[in-house]
Amino acid sequence: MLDLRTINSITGMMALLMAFVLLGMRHYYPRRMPGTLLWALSPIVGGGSSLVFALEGILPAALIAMLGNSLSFASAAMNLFGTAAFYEQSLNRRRWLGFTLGVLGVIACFMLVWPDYRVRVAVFALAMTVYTGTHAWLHWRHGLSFAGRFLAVLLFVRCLVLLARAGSAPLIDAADSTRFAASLIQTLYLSSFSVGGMVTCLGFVLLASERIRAEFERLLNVDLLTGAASRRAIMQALEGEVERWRRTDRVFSILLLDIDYFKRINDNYGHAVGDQVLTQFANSVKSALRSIDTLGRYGGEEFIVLLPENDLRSAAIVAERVRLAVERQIVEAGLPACTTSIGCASIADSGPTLPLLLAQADAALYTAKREGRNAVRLAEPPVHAAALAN
Ligand SMILES: Nc1nc2c(ncn2[C@@H]2O[C@H](COP(=O)(O)OP(=O)(O)OP(=O)(O)O)[C@@H](O)[C@H]2O)c(=O)[nH]1
Repeated sequence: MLDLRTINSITGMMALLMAFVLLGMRHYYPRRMPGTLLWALSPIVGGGSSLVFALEGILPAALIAMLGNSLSFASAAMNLFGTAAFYEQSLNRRRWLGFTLGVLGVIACFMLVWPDYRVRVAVFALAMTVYTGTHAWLHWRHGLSFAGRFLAVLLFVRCLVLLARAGSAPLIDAADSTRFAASLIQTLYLSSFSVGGMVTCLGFVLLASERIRAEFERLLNVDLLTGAASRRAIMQALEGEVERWRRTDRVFSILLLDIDYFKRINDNYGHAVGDQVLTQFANSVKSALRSIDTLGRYGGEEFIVLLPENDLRSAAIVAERVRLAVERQIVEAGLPACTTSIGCASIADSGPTLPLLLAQADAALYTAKREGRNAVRLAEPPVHAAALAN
């Protein structure tokens, strides 16, 4: 079994190593990810507490107990508040400060007035359970990913070790025991700070990586200006629908939309206003759709709507609803009104591939434009699709 002083030193060194890793992570990850600075500073403060405890015999015992415990609580608080910030949750700072000062006051009493190590270690371990349990709960409640669940379970296990340490104090310790008096539970307890602390830091790195990945996916799949699906995402969704139609015969339709005379809006009001019109347009279209329909930005001022389980006839009804929603949209002050032309096509009529479907919708859109705009036109069955049917 490792000597407890060695475990204490290992805890301090691991903490500094993990602080280094977390600070490095912060350097390369986006700065606006909240909570990560507190996570990175926490092991430094925790390592400081290990250093203070290592000075037993050099500094007065009371000073070591108060300073070491204060730093341990500060480190736990940084982890907890870092996690709360990461999940954008607010914790009552005053309440936590009051709780911690109260606990430190009790520890001071059992250090200076009625010296008793058993009470001190039990009170410390119970208070740490409150910190660690709240921390575990935050991850369980808000971290729905693998890393969040992993941290919740890890912290819960640390709670069990802390509770075991608190419960064992009256049984295995004497009033004048010290932190480095060897016992199995004390070894487990001190190790939980080193190994547990290190694995917690790894969990933080995982959690931050998951968030970055989610952010990248969002950037790939969402058009940042309008909030519609990106071209990549809508094309993927369309490919998926074509596949599903081939396997299950479940029909779907698309609408191809183009804002009318959008160049004029840009030329007369400027590109920035043009951008706002695009956003307002996308919102109006979405307001006329069902939750299972998807609006995607095909490019520039051209959009696609995917209508699952709609044949051409019902797609035409939706298209007319969309056209009216755009025509009647409540225009924000200072923004010009706009209208849209829409071409509808259905996979059941167009032919078996996405390019054929898009070509059909495009042809219908072209007809709508040619025949005066602000109109809905349906696809005609193409010659080659008709030929395929023969
Ligand atoms: N503000 C803004 N303009 C864009 C964006 N993407 C494309 N455009 C502009 O959209 C305009 C499209 O114009 P055209 O293709 O000539 O079509 P139109 O003026 O809408 O005319 P019709 O489609 O025939 O009714 C061009 O001026 C593009 O510069 C964008 O993201 N923001």
